[in-house]
Amino acid sequence: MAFLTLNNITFAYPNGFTAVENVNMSFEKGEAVAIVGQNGAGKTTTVKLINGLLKPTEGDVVIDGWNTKDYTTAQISRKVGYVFQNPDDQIFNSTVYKEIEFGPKQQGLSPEVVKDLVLKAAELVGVTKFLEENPYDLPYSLRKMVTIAAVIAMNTDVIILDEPTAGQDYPTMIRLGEIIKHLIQQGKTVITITHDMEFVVNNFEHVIVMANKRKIADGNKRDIFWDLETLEKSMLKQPHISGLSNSLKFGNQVLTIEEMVEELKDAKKSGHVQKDNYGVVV
Ligand SMILES: Nc1ncnc2c1ncn2[C@@H]1O[C@H](COP(=O)(O)OP(=O)(O)OP(=O)(O)O)[C@@H](O)[C@H]1O
Repeated sequence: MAFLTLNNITFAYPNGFTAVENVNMSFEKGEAVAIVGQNGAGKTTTVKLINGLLKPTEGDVVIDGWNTKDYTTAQISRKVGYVFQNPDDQIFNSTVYKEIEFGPKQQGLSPEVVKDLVLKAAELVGVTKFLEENPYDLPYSLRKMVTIAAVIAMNTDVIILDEPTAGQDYPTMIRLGEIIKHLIQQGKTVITITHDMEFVVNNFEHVIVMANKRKIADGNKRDIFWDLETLEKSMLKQPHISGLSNSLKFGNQVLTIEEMVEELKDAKKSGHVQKDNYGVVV
């Protein structure tokens, strides 16, 4: 049995709106999983069901043997950490240090252990030099990193990142990739909602696609990003390089620049690609 399972989950908000319908998902320990899909597909609702902020109307969420229906949100937060989509919904302390310290302190750990968790999490996300600053004096992208550190410091088995890439520059995207890799190496399960398909290609193998309240695909990134019918249904675009390869009608399912270069070399060798006088592929 997987470490975390969603068994036929349906969820309706108190106003009666059903946001998630008959969803099944499973996540292993130590894997990174990307959840993609259009706005309103039900992604955030699904991850809030995983961390116990919401409880399913039908079906069960089971984490390491715990059915979320039998535990409080506070108890589940020891197993699942959730980084909010908007950092301003999460931050409430007057310094970065206090913000990161809050979670582990609540867990009743010794001051030395708490300090160690805070400093390590701050170092990992790159906010060490801002520890005494007020988080609200920092730009959005750093506030987001502070919220990620605050969740990492809680040392939960599962970490959920809700759109960590939104509003981030290229170096921060690279850092986010390194953070995810580090967490996976520590055996954490990292579930990430993102609209950035390049970020998915660079950092994940397992991809889940949601559309219109349901899961419509679940598998390896190469299969997902070359399943054009599923992409169309979910109104998602292929990663740029895959789209280019598709337009050029290359046979292999390209996902990366390196693979594209190989395809171009092969095509040139076989005479399928020629260059004009300006060196442009024609
Ligand atoms: N508190 C709420 N009460 C009623 N409906 C809600 C509530 N929160 C979200 N919804 C609705 O549920 C649906 C799914 O929302 P959800 O935030 O889960 O989608 P999403 O895939 O995460 O979208 P996004 O990428 O925009 O975050 C949307 O139609 C949304 O308007």
